[in-house]
Amino acid sequence: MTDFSPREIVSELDRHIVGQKEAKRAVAIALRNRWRRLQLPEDLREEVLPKNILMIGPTGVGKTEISRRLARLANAPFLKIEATKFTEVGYVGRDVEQIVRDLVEVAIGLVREVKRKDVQAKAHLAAEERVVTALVGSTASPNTRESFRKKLRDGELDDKEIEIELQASGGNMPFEIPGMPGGQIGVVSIGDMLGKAFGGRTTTKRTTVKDSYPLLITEESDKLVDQESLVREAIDAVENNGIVFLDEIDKICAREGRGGGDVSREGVQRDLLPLIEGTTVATKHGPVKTDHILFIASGAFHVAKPSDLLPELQGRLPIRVELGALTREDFRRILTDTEASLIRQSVALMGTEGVTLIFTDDAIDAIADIAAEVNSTVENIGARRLATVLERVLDEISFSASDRDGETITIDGDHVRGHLGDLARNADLSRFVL
Ligand SMILES: Nc1ncnc2c1ncn2[C@@H]1O[C@H](COP(=O)(O)OP(=O)(O)OP(=O)(O)O)[C@@H](O)[C@H]1O
Repeated sequence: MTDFSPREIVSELDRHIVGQKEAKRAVAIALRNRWRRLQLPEDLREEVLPKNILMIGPTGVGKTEISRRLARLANAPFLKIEATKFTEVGYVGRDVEQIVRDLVEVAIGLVREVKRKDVQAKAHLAAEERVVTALVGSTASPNTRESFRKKLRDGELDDKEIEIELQASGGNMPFEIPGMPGGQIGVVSIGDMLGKAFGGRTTTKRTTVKDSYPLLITEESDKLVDQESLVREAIDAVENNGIVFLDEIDKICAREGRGGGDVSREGVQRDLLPLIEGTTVATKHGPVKTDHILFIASGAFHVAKPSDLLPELQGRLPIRVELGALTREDFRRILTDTEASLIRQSVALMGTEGVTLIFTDDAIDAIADIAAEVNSTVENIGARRLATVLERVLDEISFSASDRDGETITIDGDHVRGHLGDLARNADLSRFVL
């Protein structure tokens, strides 16, 4: 949970996302409201429900990106799911609850990362003990151990090969009981069962001292982390801080005068409703309340309108924001202004080969022009087009960079147009290539 003000949240988002002010504002307020809610006395806190958001806008304009960045900022468990997934053949009503179960798994991952860091120092020492044992055997005298430990700490043994015993992975693979779709309450982990009965399976791995550390530290920190409190914190994070991004919500609108498939679409809306209104979902880690999970629904709404959604669902998505299509100027800024822009990434990637890559302003203009042009002639896929265009521009350089250590390559407008101009003008061809 972050205590950033809405203004600070927006400026954090500005580092990665160009434009879309209204959407950034809305999510910033939603996030701040969660912080506000947690400051309240408990009885009132339970009453304050999240104001879920409906983002309306074409594909590739930043809807997911804004939500994902927001979640990262708040260290919130985040899950993106396509609403249409639930209209697929074989869909059985209760599957929507899987959203919450998956979110719990995401949260467990997040909390585990934090907890591992907390016990890092201790885990490192324990890992060192195991490496020393692997080097000198378990019967060596304390003096021998000590002298090896010293060498180890000085890095003298980094490349030495050792054999270490690790817990067998994959033991946690859950299987579901047939006839209980999605019912993870009935899920039993083979690993758990065997683990309890036989004290866990191990495998032997040959590796260098240096490479053994990350593996051993992970294992040792898991031993040090209290699993029960980990799960408790994860569920707490989901309940108070979780964010679910429901994409393609417009595709589950039922329109008048249609039958068949629409029935199932409306069914999905009905199934989703309790989740958004607040219910308790049973997971293998315990019950999870969904009342305070923030839902961000999103869709292009080219054909269906938000008013085609079930009235109850409309009521649960009270904040509406529209995201506009991106212009050529936006493309320019996405290429150059954002912190991890595609241009910066490419320059850095080529840097690893010893190649200095330079894009002139003119080149950036040309890439933005071509992306905008192809979007308008072929299909508007928003900022995603920049990735395909840039990939094409860099294709040759990417291939040969490993042999060009020490070179400086300047990409200018002519280079871009030379590589792409014809392609962009040929709509049929660009359909496949760009
Ligand atoms: N306004 C923007 N600023 C910076 N990057 C953007 C912007 N819009 C989109 N992008 C980039 O384009 C890609 C696709 O964007 P995103 O996933 O947010 O699309 P979307 O609007 O959620 O579309 P869809 O509904 O199809 O999922 C991402 O890699 C994202 O970084």
